[in-house]
Amino acid sequence: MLARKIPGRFPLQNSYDYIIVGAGSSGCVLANRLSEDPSTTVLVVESGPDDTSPLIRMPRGIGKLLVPGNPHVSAYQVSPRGNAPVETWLKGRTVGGSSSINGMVYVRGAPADYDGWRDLGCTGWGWDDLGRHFVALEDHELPANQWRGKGGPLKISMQPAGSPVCAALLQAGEEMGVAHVDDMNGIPAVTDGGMSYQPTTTFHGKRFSAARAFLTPVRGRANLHVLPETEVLRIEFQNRRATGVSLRNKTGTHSVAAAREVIISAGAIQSPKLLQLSGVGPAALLASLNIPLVADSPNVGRNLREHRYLSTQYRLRGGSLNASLSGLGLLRSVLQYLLFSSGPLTHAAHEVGGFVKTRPELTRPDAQIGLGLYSMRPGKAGIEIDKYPGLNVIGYFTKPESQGEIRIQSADPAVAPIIEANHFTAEIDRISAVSLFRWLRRFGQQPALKPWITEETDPGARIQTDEDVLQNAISLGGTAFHIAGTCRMGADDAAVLDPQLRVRGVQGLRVVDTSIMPTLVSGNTNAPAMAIALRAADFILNR
Ligand SMILES: Cc1cc2nc3c(=O)[nH]c(=O)nc-3n(C[C@H](O)[C@H](O)[C@H](O)COP(=O)(O)OP(=O)(O)OC[C@H]3O[C@@H](n4cnc5c(N)ncnc54)[C@H](O)[C@@H]3O)c2cc1C
Repeated sequence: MLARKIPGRFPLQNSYDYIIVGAGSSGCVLANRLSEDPSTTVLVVESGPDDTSPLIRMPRGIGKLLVPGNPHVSAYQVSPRGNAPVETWLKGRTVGGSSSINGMVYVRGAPADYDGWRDLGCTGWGWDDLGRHFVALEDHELPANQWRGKGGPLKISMQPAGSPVCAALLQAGEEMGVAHVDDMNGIPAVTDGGMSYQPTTTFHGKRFSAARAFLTPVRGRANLHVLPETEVLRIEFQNRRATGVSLRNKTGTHSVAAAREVIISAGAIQSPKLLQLSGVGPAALLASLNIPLVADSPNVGRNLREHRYLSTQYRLRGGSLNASLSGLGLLRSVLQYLLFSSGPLTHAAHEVGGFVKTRPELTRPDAQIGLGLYSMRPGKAGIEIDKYPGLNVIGYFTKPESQGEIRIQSADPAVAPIIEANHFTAEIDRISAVSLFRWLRRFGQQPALKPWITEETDPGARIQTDEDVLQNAISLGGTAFHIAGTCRMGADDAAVLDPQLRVRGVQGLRVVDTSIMPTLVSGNTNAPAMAIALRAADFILNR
């Protein structure tokens, strides 16, 4: 045992069977599964603080959390495309990772996404395998069926009906030929299109993070140690075998050994960064930074995929939440939340969502949309809620082909990596951006919304032609924070990971988080990150 106590409530051991780097969506699931056997010891190292902030529990607490400099988020400077101005991407940095600070939209992607991975050679990753894991993780408010679970660790609630604007939005969808369904995650909706009230990872008005679902219930296990406020600096190797990690916190720098495996679940920015810092990455890059090479793996950090949303905003005659989210109205909402765990502060990022086809020739939906009963604009104190009632309509094409890259620029773990997103560099993404924007605008013009919408406030008349959309594609929206693909798995030797998520070229090391995705799933990435970890646990435990 190491003599010094570190900020967990246990003495840090010299060695564990498994070390998990990152207590995010995937890391929490792994911690739960790998520590099921009391004779197996597991250490989870998390760079951020514990998830005790009441703002994490309060769904709309994200208004305060998602600010660069907040200790619960990491902020990265990203070049979105070419010489477009640099923008900030955020990731969760706390127990629960991004699931503790995200928009709580519960979406799983489409069976075809996972079948596509299987068809690329990733044996064991088709919908037959992943679908059952989604069902296993769910405790859904809606009735169970073949592809919807009850009794699992993750609570899923539906945004309640009742708002006349939401009813009009669903009707406007029908006017566009999109079915109003009970659940946008149902197989008919994800394969053919459909809109519903938003399924959310909330319960009784509170956020239900991966930590709350998977880690909190087992933190009392004697064989599981969770170590917040501690950064893994490097993976340690002997003869290309991962033997442990070097970590740093208030008490100093320590080496901890892993008797079986080190599992990197640090998220799609930090996982490739950590591999590169540890000597697994493009040989030339590592040589230029004097990092000793452990394995030449040119694709570590490449294949970065991200959903880029486009948005339109409207001024409404009424029925929005704007007045409840600022000034005196916000005070009332806070009281309602504190006294009854209800009201506007319990809503996820969108009240209504769905999958749509933005071009008539498509056989599958190509875009996800999210409709929020509020509107925002830049103000003196950053982004502010509009003073008048508003509506926010966003959409992203679900299968971006543009690929970005992450690479370290220093051997010092404290230095941020270079991130290039390369949005809209693939031709299909430009086509999709135009047809998606046209869809969003037509949606706002549907008869069902006429009684509510008085004008399109953003982007308004400045965007007319397809060329206008393409020229302004970056400023018409933003990042959806679904960063993925930077340590892709594959059957080919060029893939960073094999289909069991083992890092090629070394032993005793896996990556398990959204960075493993060969292609981005058709939707938000929190649920997929958890299902990926459930699948990974099968491989690790030979189940
Ligand atoms: C603002 C925002 C809104 C989002 N909204 C939604 C949404 O509504 N619905 C949805 O499904 N998805 C949403 N997402 C995306 C989704 O939450 C993430 O894709 C998912 O949680 C990622 O899971 P992960 O396990 O890959 O990584 P993360 O959950 O990001 O976890 C990685 C963890 O590793 C830790 N870590 C990193 N490096 C180290 C290190 N060196 N040492 C120790 N610890 C380290 C980090 O601090 C972090 O806690 C959102 C994301 C963000 C940021």
